Amino acid sequence: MTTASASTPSTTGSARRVGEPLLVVDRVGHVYGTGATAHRAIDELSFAVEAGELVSIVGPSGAGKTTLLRVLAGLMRPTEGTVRLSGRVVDAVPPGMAMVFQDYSRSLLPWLTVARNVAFSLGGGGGGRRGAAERAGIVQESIDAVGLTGHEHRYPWQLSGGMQQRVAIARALAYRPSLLLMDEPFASVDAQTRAGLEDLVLGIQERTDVTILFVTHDVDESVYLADRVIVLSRPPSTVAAELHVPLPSPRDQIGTKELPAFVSLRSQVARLIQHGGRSDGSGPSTTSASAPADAAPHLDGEALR
Ligand SMILES: Nc1ncnc2c1ncn2[C@@H]1O[C@H](COP(=O)(O)OP(=O)(O)OP(=O)(O)O)[C@@H](O)[C@H]1O
Repeated sequence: MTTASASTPSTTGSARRVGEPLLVVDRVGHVYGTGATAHRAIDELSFAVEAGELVSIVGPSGAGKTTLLRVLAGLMRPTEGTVRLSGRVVDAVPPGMAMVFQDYSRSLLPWLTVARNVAFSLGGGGGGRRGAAERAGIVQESIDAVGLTGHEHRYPWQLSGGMQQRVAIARALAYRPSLLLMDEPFASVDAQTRAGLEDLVLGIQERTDVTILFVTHDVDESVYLADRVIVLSRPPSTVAAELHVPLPSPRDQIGTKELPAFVSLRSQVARLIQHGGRSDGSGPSTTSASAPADAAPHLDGEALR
């Protein structure tokens, strides 16, 4: 994984089985603390992400989204269950994973230029074995991919918030991750900048086919970006619903959001969150835009698995 600093890759377990999704989250639970102060944040969370998918995760406040991402990133071991990336159990920060955080101002190094911030992710892992010319090429390609050509020698503090977040995305891309985790990456920028960054992510995903797991509080964003939306329940959270997003590509900030399918899905996700993601207790459910919007809180008869 890459964030602000390179880490030592470490995985155990067998290689990915034929047909196994890129990421498998298998009955993952996590309890903070022990004894009287123990707090269960997540409970038996299971889902899978196929290579090339863009999956967004939403849920009520405090549902454990950040806890889940910490576990997926190998920053924290779950107290129950397992996470497998490319068939290997994640028990430390895995290679092939990059993360983009909400707080770009703390994830970029202010004393390094844009190019050097991006190059930073190549300092360890597979990047360490590359020659200088190849590294420079990857850095430039990543900067170009986020539309920052010409800003290579500027410092983060000379850039707008949206541009700084583009640098953070470029750094993650330079690592050439198989899985990109994004933790509310656009929560700190204005609406117009956010829309531009959303389209940037869609464009990158289309061009590179990188698999993206995108955590957001924003219902519109969760639907607009995703192939699939996973809704978490109230804590201790489980997967309350998975909604497939059959919206056409390329997506458009105005046209896509006017589509009846988009409006229906947005309503379903919003209702699920409002109701704490709880269905009738029969477990996780799945639906798509073809399901009636008002069926979302109950999801009767749409059992997922
Ligand atoms: N290090 C910790 N020690 C103890 N409890 C924690 C810790 N980190 C998080 N929690 C608790 O776990 C629960 C889930 O927190 P988490 O930050 O994962 O949720 P979230 O869905 O990301 O929240 P939000 O929607 O507010 O961003 C919360 O009740 C939180 O107080």
